[in-house]
Amino acid sequence: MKYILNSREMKQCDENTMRRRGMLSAVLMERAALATMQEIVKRYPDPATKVLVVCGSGNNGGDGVAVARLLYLKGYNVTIYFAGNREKATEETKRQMFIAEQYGVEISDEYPKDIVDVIVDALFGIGLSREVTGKYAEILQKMTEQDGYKVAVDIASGISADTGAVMGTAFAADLTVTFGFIKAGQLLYPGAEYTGELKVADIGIDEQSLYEIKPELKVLETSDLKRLPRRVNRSNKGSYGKLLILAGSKQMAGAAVFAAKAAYRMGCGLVRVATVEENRIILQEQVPEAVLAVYNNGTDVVKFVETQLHWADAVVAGPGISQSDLSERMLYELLKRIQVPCLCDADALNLLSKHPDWWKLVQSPLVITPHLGEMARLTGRPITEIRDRLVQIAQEFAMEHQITVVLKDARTITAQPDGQSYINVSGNHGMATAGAGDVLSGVVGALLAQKLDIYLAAALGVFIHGLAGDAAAERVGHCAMMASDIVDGLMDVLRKQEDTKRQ
Ligand SMILES: NC(=O)C1=CN([C@@H]2O[C@H](COP(=O)(O)OP(=O)(O)OC[C@H]3O[C@@H](n4cnc5c(N)ncnc54)[C@H](O)[C@@H]3O)[C@@H](O)[C@H]2O)[C@@H](O)CC1
Ligand SMILES: [K+]
Repeated sequence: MKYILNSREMKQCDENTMRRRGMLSAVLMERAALATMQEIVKRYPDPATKVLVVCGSGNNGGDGVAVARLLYLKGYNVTIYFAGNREKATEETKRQMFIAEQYGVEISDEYPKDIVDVIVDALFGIGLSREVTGKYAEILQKMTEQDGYKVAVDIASGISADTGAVMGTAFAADLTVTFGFIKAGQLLYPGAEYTGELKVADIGIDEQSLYEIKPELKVLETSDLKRLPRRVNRSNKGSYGKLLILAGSKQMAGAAVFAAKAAYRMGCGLVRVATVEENRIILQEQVPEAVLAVYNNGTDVVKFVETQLHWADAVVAGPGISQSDLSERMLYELLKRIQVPCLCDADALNLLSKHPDWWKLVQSPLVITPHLGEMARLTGRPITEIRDRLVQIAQEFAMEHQITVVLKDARTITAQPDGQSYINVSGNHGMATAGAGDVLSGVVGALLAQKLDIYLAAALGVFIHGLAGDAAAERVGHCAMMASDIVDGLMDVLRKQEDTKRQ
């Protein structure tokens, strides 16, 4: 697990490193510049390389001036364009400009006309505080349109470090060298697209510099797979949890099939599918490993729900259940009685958005897995707003309802009720296909049934689901990928993890 910082947290971390750990600002800046220079030299080892460094008045500009000096001392053909206001420059930046001039580097106040090989963007860093307009917008435009390899210092100028939003105009980098921690805006879209390749340089700011800061965002890594439920030799199917899946309707058997298959692939000991009578044959054919509990309009819903809940260690409710009267009754009676962890997806969420009072019914830990459209219905906010404020909206909803919210998008956010969230970086656009969400329900459901901590079950489930999609992409490519390939991808991911553990 790694922390991802927003600008406020990062500034506090810089402060802590200087004030509380005694590190000097100039040393941090020198290390930041050194790391950036080294990344450039790695890619462009020939000192005949022409480099333009565009600097602003803030400390990001100071980093840029220092990068230029270090390249100059290696014999590179460097020009600094100082786009900021010299008088208003920070003390550190003024000092860097003085040093650069003493070393013989020229600083120009005009945008140079020459063609260059590398353009270094040190206009704004994490101190960007408003929309970029006028002269600065023109400069960013020019830098982006100009030919040459594009390197951003700390963060692409114009990208919000907090949300990844383009603040008017932004620099589109091929490479970003960031310092200490990844910033949220480098993982969230559209910022991720402007970041290019991302290198995190160690400049002496690390987790110890956090002190009492509890970052709001975290990201899981492959090393976190070791947190999966342990399997032991002396065990039986009862040891790995019993998952009840309320899924499928007359026209939609597939949702139940994918969720059940994914749950079994994720190691669940026993899966029982509660579905409509009409799905009996297809489920028995497609997932013979699953136990079936079928219902119809004549079923005593209360008795049915009580029997199933008595058996289950965890429940997945919603994939493909439709919004029929029968599904509505089934969900209502289930939410009223449930005492084990529960995941609600798809039509269960659509029903919940019709009955906001139902939240109060649920006494057990709840995970919801809405996509943007479902989240729009749940919150009554437009999809565009949800997309722009992905983390905040997921967090607000999780805190308000004291539940875990998995808000599905290209970067899925798993928000915990305590205000912390995971941002997921696995997966690919091939997974934008029917049934992928049902697979996710099954994966997370299986982890809940295996008694993994609820937040971890949700975040790790999302991460593994993405990895399974990446494995599927290797096998079948992006365009041809179907939900069943993601289920198969789970085999690759878990098998690889078992091999790693054995080594
Ligand atoms: N000790 C430190 O604090 C360190 C800071 N470092 C660098 O310092 C950067 C942060 O520096 P600063 O906080 O000085 O901020 P920035 O250099 O990111 O820029 C802030 C300056 O730009 C102005 N500004 C903000 N948005 C604007 C807009 N839309 N249009 C026009 N002007 C705008 C602000 O008024 C301010 O003068 C980091 O990104 C990093 O590159 C690194 O050197 C590492 C150590
Ligand atoms: K920058």
